[in-house]
Amino acid sequence: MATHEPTGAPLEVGAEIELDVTGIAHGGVSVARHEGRVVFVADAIPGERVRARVTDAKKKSFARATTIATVDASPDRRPHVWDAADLSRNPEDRAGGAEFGHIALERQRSLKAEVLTDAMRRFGGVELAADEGEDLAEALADLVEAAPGDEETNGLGYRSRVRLHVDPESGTVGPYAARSRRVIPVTSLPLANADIAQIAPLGDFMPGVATVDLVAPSADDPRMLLGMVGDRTRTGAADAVQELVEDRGFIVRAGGFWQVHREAPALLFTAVRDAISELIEAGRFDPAAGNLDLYGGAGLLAAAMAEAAGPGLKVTTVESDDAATDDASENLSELLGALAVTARVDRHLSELLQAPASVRDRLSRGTVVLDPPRSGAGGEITSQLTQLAPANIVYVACDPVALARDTKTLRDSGYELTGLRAFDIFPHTHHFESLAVFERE
Ligand SMILES: C[S@@+](CC[C@H](N)C(=O)[O-])C[C@H]1O[C@@H](n2cnc3c(N)ncnc32)[C@H](O)[C@@H]1O
Repeated sequence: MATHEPTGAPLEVGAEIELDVTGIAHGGVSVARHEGRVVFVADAIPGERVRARVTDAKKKSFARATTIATVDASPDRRPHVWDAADLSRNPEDRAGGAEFGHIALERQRSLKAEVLTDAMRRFGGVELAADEGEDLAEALADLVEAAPGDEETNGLGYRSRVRLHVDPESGTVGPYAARSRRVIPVTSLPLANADIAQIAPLGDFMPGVATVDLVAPSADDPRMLLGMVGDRTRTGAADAVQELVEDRGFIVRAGGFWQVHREAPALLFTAVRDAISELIEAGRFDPAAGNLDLYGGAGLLAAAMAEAAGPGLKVTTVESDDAATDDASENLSELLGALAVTARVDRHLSELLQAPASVRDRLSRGTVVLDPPRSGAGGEITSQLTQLAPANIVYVACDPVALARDTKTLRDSGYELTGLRAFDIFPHTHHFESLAVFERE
């Protein structure tokens, strides 16, 4: 459209410009316009006027910039929770991983709600509306739920997993900088929990090491997994550690997947359990059907299904990591109808699509819980799922745009989106988790 065509001279990397920040984009950056050109600007807040330095101007239609000072600050601006990521530092020296740390916690959640609503509108064809008599702005403000305890701690000290990197030249340890792979030496990790803060080798010199994973299980000793340069394995990654979700124990490999927020396993367990309970109440859940927990990890969400459906539940967890499958078998051992399979989800689903009619019939009466990695399930898996046509799909998603795209495919194939919740389990970052329930019409 003519009004969106850049009218000014091309921007140059390093140029300093003033921007009126108008919105939030997916990925933790805000949106502004400069002489008709879209500028994605980091470390700003919608509503602010900021001075920003251009960091990328390769594309004709948009540029990228980073805030260097506020001209008109938002009332929601706060001193950054991490000195190492503060505006007072050069943009390239700011630590990464806390890109919303300068924003009041409540506003962080409303920005995440905007990202989800916008993604659902643009890619999913879903207009999120308020319930009757409810104000839409208020409904959206509540859409992304805070994790228990985060209001009291200002969303700090929650991470039970942290990855640090080692600078190959100097051997110093730290997080990567925001938007680059430069290691930034830091003196604190405010998002990490106390156990991690205690063992973090900040200020140490670790030549020969590439990555340092700090793991603080809820019911086990904290530990450090070292990935050496040129070696893909990490010391201690295969050790089993104990996690406690409410009063239920799980074993997980120290280097395997586990939700990083101390409350996230319980929050997602409860959310999936409650979603299944609602399907049971609506007479839509068949415990004896071909139920699946795709991208099952150590079996957390299959256990949540069982908590709602009872010990008679039949469920297969599908997970590509062998060790996680072993853990899932162990964690689900009391559930006689549970089977943990090591497979890539696409391959497993394509085998199921070849199965005899009786098996397909059981699958079509089943419920699929899926919790893919950040890239989302994607077109192929979603299309396989629509061919299997389970009665219900409970989709746990860490990428709202991937969820929205898959929502479109599912809705086009006869599924109705009947529930949507979101959880702020990554405070001070732009990430959050959503849970969407789809029912076959
Ligand atoms: C977001 S985690 C979810 C794990 C589990 N549902 C939980 O809540 O703890 C995604 C899991 O998918 C696994 N994974 C990644 N790609 C996969 C694939 N193509 N097929 C099967 N599993 C995959 C990862 O190993 C990881 O355990």
